[in-house]
Amino acid sequence: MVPHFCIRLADSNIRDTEASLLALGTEDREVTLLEKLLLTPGLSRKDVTTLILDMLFAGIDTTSHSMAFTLYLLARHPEAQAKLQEEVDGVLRGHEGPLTERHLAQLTYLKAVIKESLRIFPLVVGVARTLDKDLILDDYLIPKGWSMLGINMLTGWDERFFPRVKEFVPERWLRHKPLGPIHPYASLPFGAGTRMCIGRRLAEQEMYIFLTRVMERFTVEYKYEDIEIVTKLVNTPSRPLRFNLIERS
Ligand code: HEM
Repeated sequence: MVPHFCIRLADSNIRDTEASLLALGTEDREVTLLEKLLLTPGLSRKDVTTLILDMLFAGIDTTSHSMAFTLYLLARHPEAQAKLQEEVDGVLRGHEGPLTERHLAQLTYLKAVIKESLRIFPLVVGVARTLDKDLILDDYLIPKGWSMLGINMLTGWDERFFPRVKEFVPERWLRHKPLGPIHPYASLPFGAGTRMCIGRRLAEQEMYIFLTRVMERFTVEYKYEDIEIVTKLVNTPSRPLRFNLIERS
């Protein structure tokens, strides 16, 4: 159940945004995400509140912990970090101003880095489903009505699906798949099917932009004990994120 104060918080933000929409209008300016939702025909106030609460509960720790794990892996693998910086420098070439779709489309190594990070440190335990019909799996009958959980860390950390499973190898995700083809269900950090993560594209964009900007300006170092994954509601880094950000010349 959603705590009452969260609903009140979302509600007061919506009211403020409605007031600013009335006062400022939308001409000659980019509208915010909340404004866009409020202006969408067919979405009720309740729908907008639900969307905002979904974002707060499902969209903050997931994305930020994913970036924490990714920075940690890059700090521990300077050769991968240097390769990523080279890609970012080549794509941005001193570009000032917001990143565009054109930039993001060219950042293939960056996307591979994020996929590999989500394979090693998946943020969500797995994909849970209740069976709507009997299922035979490896000669076992699993009856209709039973709940099943596909565990991300079991498949993502299985050498049969990922050669050199313990290593951080972003290259495995590149189009030509240098380590062999990857089973489409072996790593499902965002789930699958009709109930897959609704925020996937938003999360990916946030992560692409964040990581590009960090790599553009800094080299990330981490000099402390290994960080592991701790399973909570969402998986979490086991230690504080004591990164050094060294400004690039
Ligand atoms: C790295 C970031 C994220 C990861 C790894 C992630 C992962 C997941 C996973 C595994 C599921 C379950 C999918 C399934 O059962 O098939 C899920 C569901 C969901 N996610 Fe995300 N998520 C992320 C970011 C976000 C963001 C940014 C939002 C919102 C803005 C969001 C909103 C949701 C919602 C509302 C659901 C439930 C969907 C449903 O039940 O139909 N997530 N997410």
